[in-house]
Amino acid sequence: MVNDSDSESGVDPPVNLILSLSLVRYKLVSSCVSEPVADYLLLCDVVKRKKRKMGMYNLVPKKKTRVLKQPEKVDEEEEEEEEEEEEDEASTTDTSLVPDTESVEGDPASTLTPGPPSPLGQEGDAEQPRSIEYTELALDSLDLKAQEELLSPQLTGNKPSSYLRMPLPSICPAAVSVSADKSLLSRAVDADLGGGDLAEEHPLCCCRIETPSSKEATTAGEQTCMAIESSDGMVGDIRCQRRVLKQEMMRPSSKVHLMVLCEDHRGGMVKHQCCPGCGLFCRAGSFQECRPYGSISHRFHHGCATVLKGRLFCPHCGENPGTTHEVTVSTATASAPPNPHGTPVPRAVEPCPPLSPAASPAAAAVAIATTTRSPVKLASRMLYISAKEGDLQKVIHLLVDGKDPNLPLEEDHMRTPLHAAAAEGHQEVCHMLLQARANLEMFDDKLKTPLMCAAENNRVEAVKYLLSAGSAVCNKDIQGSTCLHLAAKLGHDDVVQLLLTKAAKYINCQDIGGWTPITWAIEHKHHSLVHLLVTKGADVNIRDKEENVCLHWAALSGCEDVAQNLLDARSYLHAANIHGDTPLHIAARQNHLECVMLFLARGGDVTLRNRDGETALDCCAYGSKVWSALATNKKLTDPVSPPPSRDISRGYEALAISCVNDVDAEPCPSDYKYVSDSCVTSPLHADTDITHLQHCSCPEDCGSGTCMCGQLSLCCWYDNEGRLPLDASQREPPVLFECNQACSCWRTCRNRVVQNGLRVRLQLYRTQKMGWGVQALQDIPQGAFICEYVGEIVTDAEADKRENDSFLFTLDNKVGEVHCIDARRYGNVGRFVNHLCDPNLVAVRVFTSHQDLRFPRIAFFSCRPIRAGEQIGFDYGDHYWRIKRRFFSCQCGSLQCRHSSSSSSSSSAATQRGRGSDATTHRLFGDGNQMEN
Ligand SMILES: C[S@@+](CC[C@H](N)C(=O)[O-])C[C@H]1O[C@@H](n2cnc3c(N)ncnc32)[C@H](O)[C@@H]1O
Repeated sequence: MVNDSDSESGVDPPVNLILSLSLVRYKLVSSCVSEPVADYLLLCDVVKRKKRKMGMYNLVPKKKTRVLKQPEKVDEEEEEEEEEEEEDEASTTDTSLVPDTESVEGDPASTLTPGPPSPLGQEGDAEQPRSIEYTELALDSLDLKAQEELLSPQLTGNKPSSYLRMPLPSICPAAVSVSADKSLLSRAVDADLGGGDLAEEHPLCCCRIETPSSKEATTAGEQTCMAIESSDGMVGDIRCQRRVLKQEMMRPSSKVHLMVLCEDHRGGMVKHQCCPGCGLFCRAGSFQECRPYGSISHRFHHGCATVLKGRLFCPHCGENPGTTHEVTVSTATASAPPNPHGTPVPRAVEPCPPLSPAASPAAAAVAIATTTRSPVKLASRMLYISAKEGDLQKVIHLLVDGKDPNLPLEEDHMRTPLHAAAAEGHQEVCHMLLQARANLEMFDDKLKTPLMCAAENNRVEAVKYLLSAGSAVCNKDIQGSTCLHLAAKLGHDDVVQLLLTKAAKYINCQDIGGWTPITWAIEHKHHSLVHLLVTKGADVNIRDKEENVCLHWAALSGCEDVAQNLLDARSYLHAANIHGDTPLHIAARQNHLECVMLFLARGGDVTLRNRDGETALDCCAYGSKVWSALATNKKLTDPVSPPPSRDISRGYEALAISCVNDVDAEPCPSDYKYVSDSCVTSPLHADTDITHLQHCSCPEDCGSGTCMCGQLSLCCWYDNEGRLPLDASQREPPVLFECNQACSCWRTCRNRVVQNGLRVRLQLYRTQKMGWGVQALQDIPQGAFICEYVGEIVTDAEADKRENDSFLFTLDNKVGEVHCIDARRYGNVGRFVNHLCDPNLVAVRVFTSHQDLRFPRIAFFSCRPIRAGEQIGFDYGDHYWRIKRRFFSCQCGSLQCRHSSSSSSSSSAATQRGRGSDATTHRLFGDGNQMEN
């Protein structure tokens, strides 16, 4: 971490940066860190320099050597050392490095500030004194003679020591060259055009950057200039090959190797004559030129320009198209010498294709920059973009240039470069930014910290680094999410694991929804993460703002594995949220069969009702698999539901009548009393006088064919099989009089059918659309007695008072006071027989033990053969439907249905039909022969 006292002491950030970074370098140099990273970190040996104006520089003979341990001696010995080293440098390429301390000389803050732990090493070897050389100065700061010398192609006498170098190994892709010399700096600044303007210059290219000389890199064969010039806008094939005086290497573009250059091309580099896109010098033919400051020229190839929305931007400075134009320089005036050997040199690079606007970070930077055109903003944005891109070199360059590492980028949610680097996982860049006093706890416009950005983007190493640097794990973003929430939500197991090492106590931290990290992991089905959080102690019964526990969320996501895990961790199976929903309700509503099955297997209560009074069964789609599972469970576990094969008649019928429901969870009806004979609840005074009965005088069997009584109205209504011989042409079934106690016949006589009771197998079953119904369990021939309509016999007046009219059957026979059978409270299986527009039953009035015509028994006979499994039903009559159709329509499903919602008229169809029409029912039972409304 950067020492806060530094700022109080007035030391500029870059100084501390340099010092802290030096530590890193030393550590890295002596450790086994990978070379590229070490190379990057070696860049840290930079010192503060003043703002400069682009294009006003040239390399100046200068050399400094500093020893950290003896800063007080530096001034005294400086001149002497310079002299000596200038002498020596021609014969030595020693690149042993010592951080320059002059810039912090005498400053209390110049003590080495331990930075945050480096992602690649914690401590530097600060005790190791090493030499360091580097410089870069404005041309204006030179005396004319020096400038002349420097820019002259014939500058053969220029000493190698006249170049001060960055302490970088030759393998470094580029180097940052900055002045460490305060006096020279001040001279440069004095000679410059003024602080205000100059402070705005921020090169994007590396034209002025040189590496130190390296024995390894500069072999004997590379003592000639490696510059390649483009010719007439195309890639050149002529390598300069002039003699190289200086071993320092330069690299105009990341697409070419570091190269040693002759003095002419070194000067060209500094003057931005080399294209940053392809690394070729633009000296002849046509190329693009940018003149941001009038006198300064930036050259590049058209194809190497940064292109944004079809407009070219200078790759040297990112200036807008206004200053970019095509220039043509004739070959004759070009300064590149011909290849002395005349042999083509293999091309080092291919010409750069135009950059894709979206793909290029530089383009992105320029895009942002062009929105405001403020160079200051451009530079700050460059820092942001460079950090985002992980361009450590550029980041250092900009930091050293004094760019504020904490400046948020408006266009990207007010994020700082540290946010950007963390989000992309560039921990080296993070480290550099922290060295430059980037604030670890900066918030973007969503209140996200860099650590959150790293966590969210699964940047394990960056998270590790930021944590070790002291980043707080308790911060919450605008949603109240901690970094644990963010990582858990996205299923970043490793990041979560890492965060838990530092933030175990925040494992149950709730965000604005009351959700904990595990809630998010559950919702997004991160099974392994849920497991991890459970084992790390996440509370699975913590309630969110809607009182949900974890299991509710597992039910919502439908992840059985997660739910199982939570149940094992004792998450409440019967927890109800503010809506009264249990996890089972939610799983049912979401149609998550596996979760429903799991919850049922673990004892989920299917009878629990939510605030709307719904059970889980009510929450799912009728007939779905989830529904079946719940219904079955309900049947099996409901203690009050009757066994499926129970005889609803309780043994009162000769044959048991079972009840089944394969449709829904409705239990067998129990809201009535099964009676096998009609009953009364108030006296009716039926005429039961035995002496009033018609009777037969048959000696034995009325049906034997030997009936002698001659009273045909009483005898022989049934055939030998006991069936009613219904003639299809017979439109009016007779009123039947069965033999009775007053008859002379035996109890077994053939004229006794209805009074013998149920003889066919029937079953009460749940229909799809008509509630309960009755189906045949056997094939039934035509004319067979099926069942009677039994109930409570009430007066018509009493019937009118009854609220529920669904079970009223009128006995209107035009012989006095009208009565009804109300099977609502007392009834037999007949009360469940539904209306069919294409009926298979016909209702017949029958007298048995009495012959009071006001009170006929209503007996259903099959009017056609009935197959086993077929629903039995009779025609309720058009009168019934005229009333009831206002409330519901017929659901019989018959092709001949007359009372469905789609059928227009019931009466017209009815009159065309014999059976089931009003006319027919009237003939059967008179005006009241229909279910009453
Ligand atoms: C005597 S009950 C029949 C048994 C009744 N389905 C039950 O569940 O109790 C008469 C009632 O059954 C229903 N129903 C009978 N036949 C129907 C049909 N064809 N279409 C629609 N509903 C019918 C109506 O609700 C009617 O009020």
